[in-house]
Amino acid sequence: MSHDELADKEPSSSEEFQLAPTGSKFRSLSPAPIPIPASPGIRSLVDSVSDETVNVDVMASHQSENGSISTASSTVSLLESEKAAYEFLAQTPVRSTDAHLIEFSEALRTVAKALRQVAEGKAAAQAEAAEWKRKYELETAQKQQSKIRGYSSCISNNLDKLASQLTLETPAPDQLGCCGKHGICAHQVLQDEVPGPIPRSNHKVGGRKAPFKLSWGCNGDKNGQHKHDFVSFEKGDITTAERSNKQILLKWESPPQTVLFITKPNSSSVRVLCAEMVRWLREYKNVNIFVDPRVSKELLTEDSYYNFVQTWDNDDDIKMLHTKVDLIVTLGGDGTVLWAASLFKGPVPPVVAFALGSLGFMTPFPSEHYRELLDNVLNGPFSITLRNRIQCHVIRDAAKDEIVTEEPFLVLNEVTIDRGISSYLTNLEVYCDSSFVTCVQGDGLIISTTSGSTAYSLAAGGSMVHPQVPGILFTPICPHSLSFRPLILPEYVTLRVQVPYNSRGHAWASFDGKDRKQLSPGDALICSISPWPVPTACLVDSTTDFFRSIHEGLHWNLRKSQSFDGPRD
Ligand SMILES: NC(=O)c1ccc[n+]([C@@H]2O[C@H](COP(=O)([O-])OP(=O)(O)OC[C@H]3O[C@@H](n4cnc5c(N)ncnc54)[C@H](O)[C@@H]3O)[C@@H](O)[C@H]2O)c1
Ligand SMILES: Nc1ncnc2c1ncn2[C@@H]1O[C@H](COP(=O)(O)OP(=O)(O)OP(=O)(O)O)[C@@H](O)[C@H]1O
Repeated sequence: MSHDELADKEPSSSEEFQLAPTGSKFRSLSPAPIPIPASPGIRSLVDSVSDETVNVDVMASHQSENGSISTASSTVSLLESEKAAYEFLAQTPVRSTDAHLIEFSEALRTVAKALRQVAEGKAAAQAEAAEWKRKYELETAQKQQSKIRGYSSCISNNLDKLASQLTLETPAPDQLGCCGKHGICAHQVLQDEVPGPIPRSNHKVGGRKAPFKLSWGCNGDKNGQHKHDFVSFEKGDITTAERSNKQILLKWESPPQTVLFITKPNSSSVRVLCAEMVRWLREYKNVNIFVDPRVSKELLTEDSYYNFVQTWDNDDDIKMLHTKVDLIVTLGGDGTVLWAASLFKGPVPPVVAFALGSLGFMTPFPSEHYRELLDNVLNGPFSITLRNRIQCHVIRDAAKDEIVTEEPFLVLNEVTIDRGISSYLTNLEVYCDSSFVTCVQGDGLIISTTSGSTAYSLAAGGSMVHPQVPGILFTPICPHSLSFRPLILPEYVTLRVQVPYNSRGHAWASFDGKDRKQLSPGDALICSISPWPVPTACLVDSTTDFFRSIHEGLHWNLRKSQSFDGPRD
């Protein structure tokens, strides 16, 4: 709306009009509308005021797209307009006592005052809205977690009752020298089972999940026990009491009974090996086998012998898988491990990953020796890497008043927020807990686990980090800035990535390279470390496997050695 149009606009019959932001977003937070007297005399005088003196265009800038109050540039022009209005008043001598002129100058002062209040009110309203939104998101995330905890404690009470009955047959953990103080037992994981009807396929599986215990070896001492207090502060002096980089061992307390197979699709070598391994496990180890519906069909097409193999019918069955499966075997590459992890939105059973892909960073087990290797794992103990996952909540601006948000995604590698098909720079605001981190202007941002540090984050210039390091990687993708270096943050922080209201386009989030979700201006993504890591079995141990992967998989720092002959010191 130009100032001419504005001046042409007739005031209401009440002889007053109101100046207030017309956008809906911050309407309730904006300063109260200010009445401005209006009369026909004002109209003629406004016509005579030049563009430089009163920039009435600024009023139009309040009505940006979506009805929201817009950008900082409008704030600047608002202030300029106010200044111009005062300058105009100072320069223009009152030549007559014309009541209209006085009325006009009063109106102009009111306009100037109103413009300033709108500018100030807008900034305050935006800050307040952002703060409320952040609080709301944190509260929703906490509610979600306490809901899960609520389930667990309800089940744990029942399990406690059950456990007290079982003590007649089973020695108490302390008698066993079991985890108690020293580690984490499988039954702690079992307590998180979600209550509900027993799925149809349940009747086929006999017995209960095999309990196991975890222990932390120290400096190669595999019998060493993990102490929970890493930091001591005796006599007021803070010392590091324990080193946290312990190799974790998993020891079965009774033999595992059920194995789940997850396999790469469309590969005949994988199909053949899967059938062979399932037969061997059944005949020589007498374990129950679970496979996904596609593999079940493939096995039954091959031979009706495989009709002992169990599968699932729906998502509810998948949710209960962790209560039945002792061990997951994956046949494929890293993508298959990611796929297997994505089936488990809660606790994940240990994963034994056989390498049938091209790179196989997270698949240390050579398939040729599967008998011997599976034998070792089924007997235990074996080393595991506890790979942290990041849980990601998408918070829609449109749904910010709703308590129930979309289901969170759990990523083993990373969540990527990028510009998708948009040709504009991505514009993302990032907050870490309550601190503003930065604005990402570039192709996007990768928020990665340490396991994912060797995947997309590495390609975007991030560091490689040992998977057992507790941290979150913050890696920009093609930032349009010379000084934007990647960061590694502690694992306890919560990150919020916000698409600003004034962003030119949408952003896209993808989770371990899948499930792309569009993020509109105002939408946010909240990321924090999930309480459900993925335990992957090591071929040797976590560190040896990591170095083998970066040497063999990525040819890290491969260079011909310098020859012995030549100049010397
Ligand atoms: N420019 C890039 O490097 C790029 C681009 C997109 C996605 N990715 C990665 O691909 C992953 C999805 O994998 P996929 O197999 O489903 O897709 P895919 O089939 O496209 O394979 C991606 C490649 O990344 C490797 N990879 C996956 N996870 C890894 C890890 N933790 N460490 C080292 N290498 C790893 C895989 O072995 C594979 O070679 C995403 O999580 C992302 O990290 C990388
Ligand atoms: N059980 C499964 N069901 C559906 N898709 C799967 C399954 N397992 C793996 N995939 C998908 O198949 C693709 C290829 O799998 P994977 O990465 O394991 O094999 P690869 O590409 O041959 O190996 P590498 O990743 O080592 O190069 C991945 O995108 C993965 O998400």
